[in-house]
Amino acid sequence: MYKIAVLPGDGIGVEIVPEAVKVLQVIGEKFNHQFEYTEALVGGEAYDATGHPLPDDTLKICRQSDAVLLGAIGGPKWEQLPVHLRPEVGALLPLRKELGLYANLRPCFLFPGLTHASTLKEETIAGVDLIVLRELTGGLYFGEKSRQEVEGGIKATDVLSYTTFEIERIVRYAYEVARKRRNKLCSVDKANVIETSRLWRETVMELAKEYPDVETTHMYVDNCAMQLIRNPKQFDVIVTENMFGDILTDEASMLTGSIGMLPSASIGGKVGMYEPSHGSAPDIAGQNKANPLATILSAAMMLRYSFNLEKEAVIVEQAVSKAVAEGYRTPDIMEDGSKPVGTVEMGDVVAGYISNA
Ligand SMILES: NC(=O)c1ccc[n+]([C@@H]2O[C@H](COP(=O)([O-])OP(=O)(O)OC[C@H]3O[C@@H](n4cnc5c(N)ncnc54)[C@H](O)[C@@H]3O)[C@@H](O)[C@H]2O)c1
Ligand SMILES: CC(C)[C@H](C(=O)O)[C@@H](O)C(=O)O
Ligand SMILES: [Mg+2]
Repeated sequence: MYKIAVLPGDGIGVEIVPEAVKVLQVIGEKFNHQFEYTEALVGGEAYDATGHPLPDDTLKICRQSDAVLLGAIGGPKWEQLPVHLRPEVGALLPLRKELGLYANLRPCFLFPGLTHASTLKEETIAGVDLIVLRELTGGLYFGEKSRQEVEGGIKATDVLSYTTFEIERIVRYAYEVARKRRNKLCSVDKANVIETSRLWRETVMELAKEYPDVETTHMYVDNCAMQLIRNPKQFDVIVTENMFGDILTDEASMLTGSIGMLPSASIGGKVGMYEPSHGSAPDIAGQNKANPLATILSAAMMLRYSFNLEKEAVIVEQAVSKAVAEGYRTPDIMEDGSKPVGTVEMGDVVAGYISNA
């Protein structure tokens, strides 16, 4: 039996998560796996119901599960709350920290049928297959924050720090991932300016000696932002710190056609967490317009990384590939001549392919 904590969250979270659960259910029935789902509140909806975006009960349910499936959290309704009660800072970051999820895997793969859904040129993106390893529990997002009154206004401070231990564990993980792929690792930093990045680069240079079979390169983050658009196929594995990884993966999602196609796995602790890379998309929430494929692909990552069910993970990915190849499109990846579908219908199509596989 596999215990899954299901945390839909806010906005489109409540629309996309049921589609991923639908897919897991079909996998369970087909392969005779018992998936037990326990739903819990998180984010703005949890704040509204309990006064805190990460209730103790939710954390307990996550800790007692084998894996967590999360939708998205946050939205305009909760933006004005004190920082510790805001869904992002009060729930998502602590959840990642509490579960020890230091490695965030964001695979950026262009399904062949989506070459024209992107705003980028076909020749630039056809065949894109890279993965970003984002450090997830350190850096600026977890540093001390403060404000003080100064002459003429207010001074705000965010502390950015990294230890060699934090850098080494994510970089080692990235090397292991590179060894299973095309043996190329690009470490992204801002070592020309930032002290934590200097430590990052020194640490990577030391570790590189242990992985002579992997080609190690270093790139400044500003250049990387440009290279991802200029020539994304030069990349295999990118490893970087928390904030750079956050920004670069939203950018990289456009290589896949839409942010609605970019899944993620957060691992490192006993319980892995799986969530799309995008947010709660308040602009399209409640309209059956959200693309559920990033969440469905995140569920496939759960099968692979938390449950070691590789064959089942591949079947989910193949069903997504088929849905795309057959022309099913939510609005974000719409093209002329395609078959328009909503969130629920896309989930039905993928689940249908799995049951008939
Ligand atoms: N992991 C998370 O829970 C997470 C991640 C990012 C942002 N957020 C939060 O989400 C809220 C909205 O943030 P934002 O607008 O900057 O980013 P967003 O990712 O929610 O949306 C950005 C744009 O992408 C579109 N989009 C996102 N997901 C989509 C999908 N599955 N299908 C189709 N279109 C999709 C949206 O409609 C919007 O136009 C904020 O409160 C933010 O803090 C949460
Ligand atoms: C909502 C926010 C805290 C989060 C992050 O920065 O990690 C999001 O942008 C993401 O990419 O998962
Ligand atoms: Mg982000």
